[in-house]
Amino acid sequence: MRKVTKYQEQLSQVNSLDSFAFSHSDKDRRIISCLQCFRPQEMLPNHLSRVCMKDQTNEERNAEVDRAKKSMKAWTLRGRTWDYNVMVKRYPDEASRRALLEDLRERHFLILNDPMEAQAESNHSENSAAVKTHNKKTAQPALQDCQRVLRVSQADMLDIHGKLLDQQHVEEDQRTLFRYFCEAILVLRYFQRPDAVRAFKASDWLNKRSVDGQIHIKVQSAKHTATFSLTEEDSDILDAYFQKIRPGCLQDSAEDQGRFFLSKQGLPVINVTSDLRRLHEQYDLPSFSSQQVKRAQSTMPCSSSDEPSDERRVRKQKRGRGAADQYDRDFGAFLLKFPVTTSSSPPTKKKRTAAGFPSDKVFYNRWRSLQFAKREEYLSSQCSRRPPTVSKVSLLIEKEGWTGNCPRPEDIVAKWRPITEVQVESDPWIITAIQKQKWTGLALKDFGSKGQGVVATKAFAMGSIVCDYHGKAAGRDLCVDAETFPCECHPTENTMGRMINHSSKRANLRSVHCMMNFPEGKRDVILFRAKRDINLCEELLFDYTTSSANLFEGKH
Ligand SMILES: C[S@@+](CC[C@H](N)C(=O)[O-])C[C@H]1O[C@@H](n2cnc3c(N)ncnc32)[C@H](O)[C@@H]1O
Repeated sequence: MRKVTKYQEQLSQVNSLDSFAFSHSDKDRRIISCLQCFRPQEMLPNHLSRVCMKDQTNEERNAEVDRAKKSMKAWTLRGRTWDYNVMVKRYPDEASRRALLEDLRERHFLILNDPMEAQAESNHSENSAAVKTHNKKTAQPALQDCQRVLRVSQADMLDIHGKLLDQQHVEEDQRTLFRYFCEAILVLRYFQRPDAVRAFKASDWLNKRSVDGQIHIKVQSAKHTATFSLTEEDSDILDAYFQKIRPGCLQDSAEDQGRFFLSKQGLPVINVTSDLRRLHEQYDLPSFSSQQVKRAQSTMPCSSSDEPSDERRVRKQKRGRGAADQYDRDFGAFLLKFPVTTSSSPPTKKKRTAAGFPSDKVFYNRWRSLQFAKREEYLSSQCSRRPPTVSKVSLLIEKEGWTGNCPRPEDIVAKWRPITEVQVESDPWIITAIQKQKWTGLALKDFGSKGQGVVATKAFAMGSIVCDYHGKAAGRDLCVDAETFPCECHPTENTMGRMINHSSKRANLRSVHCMMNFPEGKRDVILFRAKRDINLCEELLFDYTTSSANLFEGKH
């Protein structure tokens, strides 16, 4: 039972008034709350005559409508404003008060003496006196103003983040909003230019390096080179987009160009500035140009793209203090603190409470169910084309050392389904993908000593066609000319299939020969097919030595 329950009734009344204040259509402007039943009504006179005052006279009802209108006006003028100092006196229990404050903020109430704002102000004021004078002259917003949207939307975004990690359904518009938020993080907190954010590629993300708790990213394209270092917290947010939202945008028919930020149609995001404006609009905040942000950054003596800003520190402090008392969205923060992996142990009560989370088992249980799902996914992915046996799954579990919180081998066996063979030779999408070399869900990653390799940026089901080994396939042995590189038909491209590394033990692809029906006639092609389910971020590998076709007429 949450501590805030006692306020919920109060808030629901407040909430009903909120719809009046924030509605923009003419129809909604007429909404007035009935003071008899405390419910908002589109047509109060009708409602009174039919429901709440059906036995009274017309005059009495008209007087009641006037009273309700006055009450609504008074509420609009004064009732939306809450004074934190008064709240402190009325609600001495800090946990409940903070939960109430969160709710009020979410519902766009105006909070006087808001401690969060005050703290941000005081942190900011140390070094901003000179800046303020300058800003007054030029109407240049302070950095804190430019970054406000990150703070205001944070609770919503943590909520979405938690749902994404929790495998819960997230509405399309919320997914898009989350993408805007990720773009905003890069522009507003790490001061990246919108065109650099647009040029940001999935492979840049895969090649990120973690050093001393900072995640270093290098964005490299023909026009842009940018480097920045994310905090782990921000990196987790972007990773949730990369792993949970982006794969759903990838479409075989759309040319994503390997970009990191994609529209829901799977196309590269064109205008990052517009996305930021939409995020600001969502929170009724004025937006700022990236030049204003840059200027605001340069006038902050202590700000740096590598360090959290003052505002960010406040945000962190706030989360640390209030986390134990907040709603479900804090599960997102819980997961950031205690990431779920197949091998990690659930946080003990001591650790949970030390980190400011509730001591009860609610988050603990949700954490365990997430781990259960991950373990189930892992076990299923380890099963080959043939149905697994109970003993094979038991061995896998034993090898991982899992003594509890994992599926029964019998359940993994029961869930296994054969993948039906796909008739690929006339598949128009595969034909186009070969011709244009536009395979989706693949990105290059640097693997150090073995050079570059190819990584899956979406999950591939067992049996699916991943890409082709591009080149001239000819002759009885189906040799592909591996020396002519780049190939004649794509002289400027580094075709993906040729970048796949070798593994005899961990191969997840097998090569298959197909006679593809191209418009100009049939042609031999070597395709790579997933040997098993391939997870997002997994390196694609095939066994160079047991390939069904001899790919090595020329040496690599
Ligand atoms: C088809 S290319 C793969 C792309 C290559 N890694 C690159 O960066 O261009 C094959 C070459 O990659 C390297 N390679 C592939 N698999 C490897 C492995 N498992 N270990 C080390 N090097 C590997 C070898 O140099 C091989 O000749």
